[in-house]
Amino acid sequence: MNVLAMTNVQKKFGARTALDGLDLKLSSGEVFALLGPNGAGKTTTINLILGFLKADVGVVDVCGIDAALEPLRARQHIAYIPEQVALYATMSGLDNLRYFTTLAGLTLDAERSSELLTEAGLTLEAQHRPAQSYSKGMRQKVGIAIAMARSAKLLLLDEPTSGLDPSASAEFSRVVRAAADRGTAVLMATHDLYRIKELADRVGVLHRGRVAEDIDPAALDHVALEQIYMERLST
Ligand SMILES: Nc1ncnc2c1ncn2[C@@H]1O[C@H](COP(=O)(O)OP(=O)(O)OP(=O)(O)O)[C@@H](O)[C@H]1O
Repeated sequence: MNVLAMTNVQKKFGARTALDGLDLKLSSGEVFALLGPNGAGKTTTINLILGFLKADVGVVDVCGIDAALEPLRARQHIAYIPEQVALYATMSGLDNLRYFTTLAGLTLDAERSSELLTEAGLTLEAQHRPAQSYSKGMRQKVGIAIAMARSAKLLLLDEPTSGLDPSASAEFSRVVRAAADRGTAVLMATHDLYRIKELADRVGVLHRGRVAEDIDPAALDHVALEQIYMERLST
């Protein structure tokens, strides 16, 4: 079964058409990169999956649940990592993880919490520090640990590597790949062609409200990938 199935999705804002017949299917363990320039509809796509927006036409299905009709049930399967993961500033990473997982109805002991954060790449020292001292990459690690604790089937990432230095970005790729290897489906909205090449199993270029290309990045180098992207932008 598809973890995510978007079928003929149309979404307008007034006279502006953001999505125009978008089809997107994602299975367990797959990393899909959604590429598109500013205003292409990436955030709209994510908001539809989360059920924050409803499509004018078409269906958004998450693990067999209609995200527009049952957004709360659909969201139980989803972990969303926004560009800036919001954490309680004065609480440590460890306490943030335990707090957010408690909200999700889970009970994690200190040992398991620390293990999850370590798997997400946060050092033991950092786990005990207040989150206000964290970089963007460290916040994301806590977000990913929360997603793993909840056994989310679908991970949504919005511009995950923008503003990360190359080593944080590589570390992030490693953690996302590990999540995918455990069966999580990953949808990543991004401009980062370099990371895509390393991390994504499939790349879609969002153009005129649809996924215009579905590319296997392994078959292309960065230059060819960039070329396809630029060609799409100019048509
Ligand atoms: N709430 C809204 N009201 C009106 N127009 C909107 C709204 N949300 C999005 N749009 C329009 O829909 C289109 C798609 O926007 P969206 O934010 O999904 O693009 P994006 O690919 O995420 O862009 P960016 O890379 O800048 O974040 C744009 O033309 C945008 O102006």
